[in-house]
Amino acid sequence: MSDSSGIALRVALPVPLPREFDYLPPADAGPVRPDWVGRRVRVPFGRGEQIGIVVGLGPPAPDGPELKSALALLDDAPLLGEELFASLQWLARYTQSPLGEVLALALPGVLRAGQQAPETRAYGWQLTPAGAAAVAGLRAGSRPRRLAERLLLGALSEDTLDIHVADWRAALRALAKRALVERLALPAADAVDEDPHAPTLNDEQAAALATLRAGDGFRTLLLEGVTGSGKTEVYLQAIRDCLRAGKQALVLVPEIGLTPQTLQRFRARLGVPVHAMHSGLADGERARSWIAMARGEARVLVGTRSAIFTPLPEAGLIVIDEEHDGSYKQQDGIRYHARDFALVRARALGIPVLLGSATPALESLHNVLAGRYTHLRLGKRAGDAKPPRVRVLDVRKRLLTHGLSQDVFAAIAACLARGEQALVFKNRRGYAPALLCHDCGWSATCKRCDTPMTVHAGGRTLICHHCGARAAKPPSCPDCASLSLQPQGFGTERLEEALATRFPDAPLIRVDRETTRHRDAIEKHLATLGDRPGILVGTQMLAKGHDLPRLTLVAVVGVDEGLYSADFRAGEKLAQLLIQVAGRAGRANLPGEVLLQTHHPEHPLLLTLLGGGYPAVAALELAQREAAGFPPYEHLALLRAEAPTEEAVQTFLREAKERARPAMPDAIALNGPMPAPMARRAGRARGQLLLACAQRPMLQAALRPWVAGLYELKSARKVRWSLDVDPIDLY
Ligand SMILES: Nc1ncnc2c1ncn2[C@@H]1O[C@H](COP(=O)(O)OP(=O)(O)OP(=O)(O)O)[C@@H](O)[C@H]1O
Ligand SMILES: [Zn+2]
Repeated sequence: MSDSSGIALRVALPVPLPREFDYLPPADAGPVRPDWVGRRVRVPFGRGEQIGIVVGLGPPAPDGPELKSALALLDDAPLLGEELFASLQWLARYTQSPLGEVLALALPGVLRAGQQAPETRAYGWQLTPAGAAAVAGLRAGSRPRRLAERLLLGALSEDTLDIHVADWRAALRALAKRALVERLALPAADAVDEDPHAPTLNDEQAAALATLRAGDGFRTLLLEGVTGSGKTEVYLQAIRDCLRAGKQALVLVPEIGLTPQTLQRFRARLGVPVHAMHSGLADGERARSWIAMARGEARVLVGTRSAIFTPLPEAGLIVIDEEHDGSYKQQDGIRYHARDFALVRARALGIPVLLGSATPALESLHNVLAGRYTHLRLGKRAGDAKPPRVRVLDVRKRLLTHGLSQDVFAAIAACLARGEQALVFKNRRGYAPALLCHDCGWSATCKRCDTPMTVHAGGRTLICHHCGARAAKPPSCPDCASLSLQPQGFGTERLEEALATRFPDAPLIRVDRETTRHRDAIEKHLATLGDRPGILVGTQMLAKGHDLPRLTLVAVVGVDEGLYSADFRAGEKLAQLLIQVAGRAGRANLPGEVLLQTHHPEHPLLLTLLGGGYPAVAALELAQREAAGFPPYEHLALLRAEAPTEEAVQTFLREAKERARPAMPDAIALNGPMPAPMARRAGRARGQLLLACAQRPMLQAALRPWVAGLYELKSARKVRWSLDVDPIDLY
């Protein structure tokens, strides 16, 4: 054997087994050193190979099986810093997940696949001597000429070119072909210039910033600011502080919030390169941002959920915008919550976390009440904008045309006549949510999901929104052969049709997953409207982020569906969505109006929202959660299982429950096994077992041995199962 020291490498592999694996060191890697921990190794596993991370060193188990040798050590330094490594170990324990899978989750794809860390230096362009001499000879007014003239003043980074020179790459290629320009590696940017565009902060913003500045070390601040109140300005100043102190800042934004517009704003205002991390980037780009942060070359990273796994060796601040947003929770695989994990990391790093929202999560407000978070408030809109006026339209017994009341049509007509823009909001894409036979009551359901199929394409196609199954609309009712098949209810597609009929001359833009598959497309789509008077129809894709100065009317037409949902978070989510959508109206100098069309004007949630705004809804909902034993008062863990047959699901969940008793204390309630709210999906039966406990540590302690035992159940092999600690919904 090649290694005489008798030390084995304990390796975490991305396999769904709750343990690590021992290997002998690779033959040619030299003597084992303590700082091998945190480096990647390639190892034989089963009939293939795996990339894993060394998580420990130690003597091999005395009477264990003979160990295989690792094939190669892939890094010459630990890839994960001490803090990130420790935080990820915490995450694996907390989510009851195999460490190897959690570590793999934290690594960008190319590193997970065993490739070398990519080049991360920032590049810029400058004129060659020949180029400087040739500028005057380039065709006047051409793009290459204009670019060359800018470069005459000095080299420009690619980031700066991105911001200031449209389509610079084509012009640059023209110059490069003639060897008039050359690329150069730039030193890491750290100088922070003054920000000429910074507005003078108003009193509330200044007070919020002062509170942040007054503190030291780990702390959590909840910045609750109404829409348009200038939260982002506070982030920008706080990040500048952080940069001036020579520290790195991480900014998390929701999945649909990371638009080119957002990045542009950060880039333009911070004066240093701003790195991005989101699912739309190529693997190599993500790895570059990750490594650049790990090396301290990058100072600011703006990213979605998974950006929370970025190394922060010189951490100064973590900002989480729209902290209540559901996209911060991963809903499959390792079910982590990026906001909660951010707090764990910030504590370990000794830095502040700034959570921002117009509609904070009830958990966060509860933490404020418990004295764990500092509460900062921005109560009014920044600049000259006024809050929109909200009007409830009681449509009981009123004439609805294609689901829209006459008052809504009238308000849109008036808005267009003023030369302004209107938004009709309905959180349901497609033409209609169901297809019904008017003669016998048959309705089109997905055979694999037992749920109604959504009507699309003007009524020609049926699509299941749960499994994606498609079918043509049957020519007649399959049960009674009647020809009276009718779409029931309204989706954005049908509303678009209705509005086009009523307002044939107004430009009309629909924004939902069908019209706008890619996040960048929203803005291109919106740009076609420009400043003209017109109408937008859309789902929640339109609820956030977009600043539309001419938008003065928002009509919400799908309120009722949210009012009677069984989900314990439905009230919170509906209030958040209504406030976000309403926040789109009247953001500039024009006054805005919001219409809520409903059959339930007396519903307590609507009355509370109108009377006292989001804080009143939050108080109401918190009281209900406490009474009903839901988070944040009780802590939950949800065991989900699915399989081709219901019997397999039930057997597994029953055995899982039997293992829980009597091992777990009585203070942990076990509910189930029960069918999932969607009992079948894509042809598979689904069930669940819900654990609830008022004390988080008690629940955590009980979960660990229990989950380890679940892996050993024979019935576990017949199902796909997962545990969701702190589920955000019970589906
Ligand atoms: N102190 C200020 N003086 C003048 N204008 C300001 C000030 N602060 C912010 N603004 C402007 O007000 C608008 C809203 O600000 P900002 O985008 O920061 O608000 P926000 O609370 O982050 O918005 P959202 O509701 O989208 O989360 C922006 O156009 C911004 O430039
Ligand atoms: Zn289906």
